[in-house]
Amino acid sequence: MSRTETLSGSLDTGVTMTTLPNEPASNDAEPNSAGPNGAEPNSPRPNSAEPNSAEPNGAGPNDPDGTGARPPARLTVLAGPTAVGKGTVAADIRERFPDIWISVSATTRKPRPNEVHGVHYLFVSDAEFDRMIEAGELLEWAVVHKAARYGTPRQPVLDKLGTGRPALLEIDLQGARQVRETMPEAQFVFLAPPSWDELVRRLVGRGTETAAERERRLETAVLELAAEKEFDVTIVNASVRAAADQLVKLIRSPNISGKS
Ligand SMILES: Nc1nc2c(ncn2[C@@H]2O[C@H](COP(=O)(O)OP(=O)(O)O)[C@@H](O)[C@H]2O)c(=O)[nH]1
Ligand SMILES: Nc1ncnc2c1ncn2[C@@H]1O[C@H](COP(=O)(O)OP(=O)(O)O)[C@@H](O)[C@H]1O
Repeated sequence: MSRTETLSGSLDTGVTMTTLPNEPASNDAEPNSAGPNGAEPNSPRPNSAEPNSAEPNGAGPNDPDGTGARPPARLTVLAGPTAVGKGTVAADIRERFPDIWISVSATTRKPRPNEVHGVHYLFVSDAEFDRMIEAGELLEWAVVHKAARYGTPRQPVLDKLGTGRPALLEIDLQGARQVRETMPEAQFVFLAPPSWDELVRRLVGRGTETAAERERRLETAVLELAAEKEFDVTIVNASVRAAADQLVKLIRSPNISGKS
């Protein structure tokens, strides 16, 4: 991944450390001194020196035999801290841009009341997840929030890319790093919150975690925010629609960083 201009991580984005209301600090690391930032909400920040270069699609050979056959589409990986709005942005894309295929992950976590097997996740047992790993069926997998295992079924991704359909993975940082190892031609997009306080507000407002679980997720979020600079582009999720529009543009663009 070429990156000569570093935007010095999410902690330059105005992301400030705070604690949950009425709760003790979960982490005594102080990665951020919260200076003002120059980031404009709702405009993607390239974390790469040459975004949107006119290179052809790097996901595979670009019409090597001159037949005009469509090359495989590009894979886009979206990651970001807990509660930044990854799922919300992905859902907006699913609704408004049905041509973009969004991978359905396997997970050992229990379904929430509104979640449907095969739509939101493939809810599998520990034994089935073990089998999928053993069989090499997962492109990547990770234990997320020290709570459950999540993984991307490999074959559907390859199939979709092979038919020229752009594909999106919404996964955690550990998974994104694995995909970067195995599919470096993918583009990696970091979804950042407008501020740390807003991230905490979203996590609390979602109301799906206990206080202890929120605390644990925020500890992870500190580490995840520090990884922004590993990504090609950052989108600040100030507005769901604007963030989704920006992401779709990237997903459909043939290349953002001259990768091949
Ligand atoms: N590595 C990896 N992470 C995933 C995958 N699917 C979802 N995740 C991540 O797992 C985390 C927890 O997801 P979820 O249980 O739906 O909770 P929520 O996103 O916090 O509402 C999120 O950070 C997702 O990005 C996957 O296939 N692989
Ligand atoms: N741009 C936004 N502005 C305000 N609230 C948002 C925005 N994006 C997401 N949210 C809210 O933040 C909470 C967390 O979003 P979610 O998609 O569950 O995060 P993630 O999948 O990253 O964990 C949800 O309650 C969601 O409605």
